[in-house]
Amino acid sequence: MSSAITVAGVRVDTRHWIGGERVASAGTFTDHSPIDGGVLGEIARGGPAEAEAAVAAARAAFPAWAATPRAERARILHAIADGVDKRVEELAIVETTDNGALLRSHRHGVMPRVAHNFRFFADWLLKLDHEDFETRGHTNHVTWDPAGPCVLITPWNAPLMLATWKVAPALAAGNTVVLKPAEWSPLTASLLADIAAEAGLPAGVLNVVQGYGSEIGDALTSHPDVRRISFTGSVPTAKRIAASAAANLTPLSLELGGKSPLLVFADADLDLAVDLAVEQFDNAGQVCLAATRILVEETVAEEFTRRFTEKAGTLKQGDPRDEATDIGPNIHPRQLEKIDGFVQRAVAAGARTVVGGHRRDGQYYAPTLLTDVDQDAEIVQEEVFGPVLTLQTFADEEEAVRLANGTRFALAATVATGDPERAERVTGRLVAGTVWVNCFFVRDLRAPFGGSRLSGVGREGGTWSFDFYCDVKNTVTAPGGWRDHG
Ligand SMILES: NC(=O)C1=CN([C@@H]2O[C@H](COP(=O)(O)OP(=O)(O)OC[C@H]3O[C@@H](n4cnc5c(N)ncnc54)[C@H](O)[C@@H]3O)[C@@H](O)[C@H]2O)C=CC1
Ligand SMILES: O=C(O)/C=C/C=C(\O)C(=O)O
Repeated sequence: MSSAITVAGVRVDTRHWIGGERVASAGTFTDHSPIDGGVLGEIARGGPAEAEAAVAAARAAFPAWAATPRAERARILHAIADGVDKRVEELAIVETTDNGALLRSHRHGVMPRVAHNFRFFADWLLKLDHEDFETRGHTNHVTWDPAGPCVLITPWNAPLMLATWKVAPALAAGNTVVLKPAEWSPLTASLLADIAAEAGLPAGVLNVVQGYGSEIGDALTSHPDVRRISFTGSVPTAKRIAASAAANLTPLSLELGGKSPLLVFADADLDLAVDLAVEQFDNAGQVCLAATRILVEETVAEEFTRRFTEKAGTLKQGDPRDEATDIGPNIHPRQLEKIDGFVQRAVAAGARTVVGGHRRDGQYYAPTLLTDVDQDAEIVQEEVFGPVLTLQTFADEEEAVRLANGTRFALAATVATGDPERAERVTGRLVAGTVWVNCFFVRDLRAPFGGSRLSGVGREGGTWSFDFYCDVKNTVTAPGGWRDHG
């Protein structure tokens, strides 16, 4: 196996990064570009031995990193952010080539956010309260102590963005990390290892292992030296990871799927509501937050559908490197099969196709809107993770809330209404980790991010991330201080 490939002019090491060294595996797997299905290269295919080596490296590096003063940890995280900023163009083109998401959004939105993730958690660390308070003259001193080696398992839909949501707070907290990126988009994690090393992150503090989840995953998640596991991905994989982590009761953070609603009331600005609905095709529908169930008050449903169809018809689908493209390919032929399977089964069950409903050449799926679907239909209940929306109508607020809350997921919800009192009533009744009113995807790292029900366990962002990645400790000292008590 060669140790590196060149992707759009950028050299990417295809080996693991363990203990500050590049490490090969006997086997490899092939990485393809969703843009044209072309082979990008052979990537190291890790298994239990590589998992063991990476956890051992993380364990060995932990005491020194945990003891590194916060200000110094923060300084190194800022240096990583500087490295990301310097390489935005390279990271953007490699990510787009590897996972098919739009180059313009990687350039202008995602990669700057990656840098921000490091800066934000570095700064937040320095602001974390170390509370002192008294109990009958005794002093309580609360500290946020590093927990130990963390295993971070991340998906392909926003690879570096979602990985650094976990890597940055875990490192800031004083933990060491084993990152396992998704096998469908392994490349930017390798570039991150280079950037972190250049920024002065000590060897073994960040380790990156490559491979199929089914081959390397269990050895990572059942390892007794691992103190935290954070996962973003599908519900079936989350259940498997939770079962594996149960052996050591390793604390878990799970950010899983969604089937979020967009509620459009008759009093809404209909053009805004249509814009919000069409926005759900972003990243070819491969966004956990996507409001894939459009719920429209029946008095405006016809007009909404007409305007939606018109607007969806203007979307340009094609090569994600082209600045004019709105929708790129889906990640993998298997994902495309899965998407089309959902659509064809829905149509066979009686759904009507308003827009799209079919594949295009290559790995592209036409943006699709299906209507005449029942609440208990598979297409309404299950996450498709492709550019497929459903439209249902409701008669009144009561029915809107019932439909909105009527799936096993509860990640996000969006409400379009012109009535502030209605907004307050409805948002109060929605079950979701994030609710937007007359807007979508307004994100802030200070806010909690995560879902309820099958959408996940725990929250990421701000202090919530440190709650997870730290062993929070309360030290109670007797009156007069510890010196007086031997
Ligand atoms: N919530 C989200 O952001 C995401 C949701 N999904 C959902 O998942 C569906 C399937 O996509 P997949 O790529 O198959 O997701 P997945 O959940 O299998 O993959 C996510 C990550 O988990 C790893 N993994 C797989 N099996 C593992 C195991 N036994 N132990 C440890 N790690 C393991 C994978 O290697 C990858 O890094 C999508 O159609 C979508 O519905 C997928 C990606 C992201
Ligand atoms: O970009 C964000 O703020 C959140 C993105 C989350 C996903 O796309 C996901 O987990 O699928």
